[in-house]
Amino acid sequence: MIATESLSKRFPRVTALDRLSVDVGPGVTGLVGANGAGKSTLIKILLGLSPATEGRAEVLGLDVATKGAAIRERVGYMPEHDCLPPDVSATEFVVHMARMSGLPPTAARERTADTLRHVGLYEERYRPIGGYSTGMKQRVKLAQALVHDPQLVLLDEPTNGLDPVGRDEMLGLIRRIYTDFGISVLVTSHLLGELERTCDHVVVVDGGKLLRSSSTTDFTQITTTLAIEVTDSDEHPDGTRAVREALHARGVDLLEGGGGLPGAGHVLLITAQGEETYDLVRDVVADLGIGLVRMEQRRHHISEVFTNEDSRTGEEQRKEAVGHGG
Ligand SMILES: Nc1ncnc2c1ncn2[C@@H]1O[C@H](COP(=O)(O)OP(=O)(O)OP(=O)(O)O)[C@@H](O)[C@H]1O
Repeated sequence: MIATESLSKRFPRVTALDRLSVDVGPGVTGLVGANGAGKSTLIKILLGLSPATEGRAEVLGLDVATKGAAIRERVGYMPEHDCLPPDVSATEFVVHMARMSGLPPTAARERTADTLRHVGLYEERYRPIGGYSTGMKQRVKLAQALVHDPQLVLLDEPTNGLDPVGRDEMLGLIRRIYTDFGISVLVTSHLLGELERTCDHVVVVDGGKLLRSSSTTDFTQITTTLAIEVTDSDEHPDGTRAVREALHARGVDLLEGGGGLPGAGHVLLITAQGEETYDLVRDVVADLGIGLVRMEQRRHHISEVFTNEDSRTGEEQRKEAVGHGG
């Protein structure tokens, strides 16, 4: 879908992109980076709206330096900042954008109705945009990016300014752009955590450089660590301790602490050796006559990837993600 090769963009005082080489395939891809990492600059270059200083980039096999107009016909764009006219309705605006993209009047009206229904604005579609909430305005911006049935959409910080519920709804909509319509998505965010649930692939940029590009499952690989939580009983007033001793007696590798899990004091962490570890835990708990509240595999979260980065920027990224409640 997208390929860049040693792509650089230098402004007089700052290098926004620094020899970035990355490939993005079909599906939903997250582009993550702190504010100023170069995400918006990359999107503008990919749309052929801003020339690169060095290097090259292709979108859908088209060279951004010479085929900008053809790219914009096939690619939808949701800009980061508020850019909507307050006095017109969502329908008027989206029909206008569809006509600008070359759709005939009837098709433009039909596609507008379909797209506004998809983004959940069908009921409100005749009200002036000026009276919309931030979440509704973000949906109008998303609708206009989708209305001409592009092959790919570039979404710049679509969850900006949304509360947690609005953010979850927007992430759900983004996921469905690909699953329901087969339109691939490149979505930027400064929050690693929210892309973990939405994207198939994540590209991390920092200071205009590529930090990492890999599938989300690689980022969030299941570890062999099992978290176990049990109840207490009259016979075993400290059920956790009883299970710990019983597992230890059977040679199970017990790990320190609850690893920051909720109710960590009552959570046992063990290293699973395979299916038999699950059976062993089940039997031990049953023999003790106490209840098993949960037994689950711990996953790595994307933000944890950065705890292993020795670069300061990686650590900063992690704090950024955590600090924003990722
Ligand atoms: N037109 C411009 N002139 C000068 N500097 C610019 C220009 N556009 C962007 N920059 C600078 O390039 C760097 C990357 O900016 P960019 O907007 O691409 O970052 P971003 O990752 O999208 O962050 P944000 O989400 O805050 O927009 C920043 O230091 C920014 O100040």
